[in-house]
Amino acid sequence: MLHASPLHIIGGRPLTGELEIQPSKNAALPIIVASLLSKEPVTLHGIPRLSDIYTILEIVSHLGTRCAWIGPNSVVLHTPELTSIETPYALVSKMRASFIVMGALIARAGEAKVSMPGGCAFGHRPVDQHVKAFRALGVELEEEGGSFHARRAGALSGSFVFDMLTVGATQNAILAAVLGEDQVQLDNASIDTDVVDMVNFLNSLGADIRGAGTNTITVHGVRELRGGEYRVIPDRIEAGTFLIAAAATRSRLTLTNVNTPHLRAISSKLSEMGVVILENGDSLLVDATRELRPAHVTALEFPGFPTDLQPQMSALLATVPGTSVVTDKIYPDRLTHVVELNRMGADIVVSEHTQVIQGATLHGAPVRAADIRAGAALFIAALAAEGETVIDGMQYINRGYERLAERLRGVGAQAYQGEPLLAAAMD
Ligand SMILES: CC(=O)N[C@H]1[C@@H](OP(=O)(O)OP(=O)(O)OC[C@H]2O[C@@H](n3ccc(=O)[nH]c3=O)[C@H](O)[C@@H]2O)O[C@H](CO)[C@@H](O)[C@@H]1O
Ligand SMILES: C=C(OP(=O)(O)O)C(=O)O
Repeated sequence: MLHASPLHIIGGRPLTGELEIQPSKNAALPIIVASLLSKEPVTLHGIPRLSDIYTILEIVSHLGTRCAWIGPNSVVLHTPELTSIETPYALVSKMRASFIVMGALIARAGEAKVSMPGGCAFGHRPVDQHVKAFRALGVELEEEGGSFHARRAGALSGSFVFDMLTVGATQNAILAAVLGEDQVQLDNASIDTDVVDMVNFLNSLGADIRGAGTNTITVHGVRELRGGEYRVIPDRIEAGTFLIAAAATRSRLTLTNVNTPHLRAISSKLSEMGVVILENGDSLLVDATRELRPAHVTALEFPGFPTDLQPQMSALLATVPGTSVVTDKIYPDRLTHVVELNRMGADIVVSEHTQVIQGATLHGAPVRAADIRAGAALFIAALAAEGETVIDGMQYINRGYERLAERLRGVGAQAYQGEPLLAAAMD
């Protein structure tokens, strides 16, 4: 991944005004992949301009999709035919979400060669559930030299019960089963918003998928999908990140373009801590100007508290007087933020994957983001800290947060992304 210039933040001042939330990265990625199932043009609105999106567009282009941006957040994708059934490691390793091209290729071409997704900074991320689901539904799958070769003789059929709730494997199995004459039943399926949005998109093109948002999903195969137009949901992780940033800086801030029901786990945890959150249609006012209380947080599958907000929550709790406890049941080793937050004066001790956090006063420091959400935790801490923080590893943060410095400046923060000399010009 190419290095990006560091982010400089002079913290210690509240955020004010209004911030518009971008469309969801983690919903858009599988929807772009799902467009491979149609021979007709598909127009997608609500595609964020993020490096992960450019990576997935590169992957589908490699497979035969013609992609064109037709607006700031709109693309037309057209795959009249696949030109390859192979996705090389160089592309898959950039982003784990790309592994679901496997399901799309199995459906459209009957065959796929996809590299194993790489490890990542927060630990082992297995794909056994994807593999087991494919095999149970009739796909022949071999592993050869770090790559999977999948083939199906006919339409997928039968049923599979996942061992755990997995977003990626649920999406992969659904994609593989959409085209055909048979029926597939998936039990203990993920009810995550990103699964539901992908299913809504596929159904809008003529797929017949029932039960999304429940633990039993049935896919009735259809002969083909038509083209269409679809708008991706707002990003609940970006919204949650800025809600937490507002709380950490004890601000009053309005977020617009939010899907409030998707944010319940975060809003209710923040409310428990003393943050006032007022919902108004698709906007939300957060008022964190009163004294906050510490909390116990456990990251779980949707609708529980998301793992993608666990590091950010730790950053907030590091500023709240008293003892807080944070654990992550999805990725227990998602902890690369801890040592960096401690460099900024936080008091976080990790014992058997549990973070025990004593509230403290944070100060600016040079820090490094090792992954996307650890980076978000660092910019939240930097906004709350006294003095200047310089955050390196912006290439990870840029995966999930569009025009971050500019948007933070828009709500009153002192933030500048650039080399040190340029950043010195910050007011
Ligand atoms: C349930 C959950 O919160 N999923 C999050 C997870 O999705 P991601 O797609 O990475 O993970 P999954 O939802 O597929 O996995 C959930 C859990 O199941 C395990 N697992 C998964 C697949 C498999 O084949 N074998 C296996 O053991 C994973 O290690 C994890 O502990 O990280 C993404 C990026 O941070 C988030 O956007 C998702 O919301
Ligand atoms: C870790 C993330 O993405 P990925 O699963 O693609 O690594 C994320 O969005 O927080």
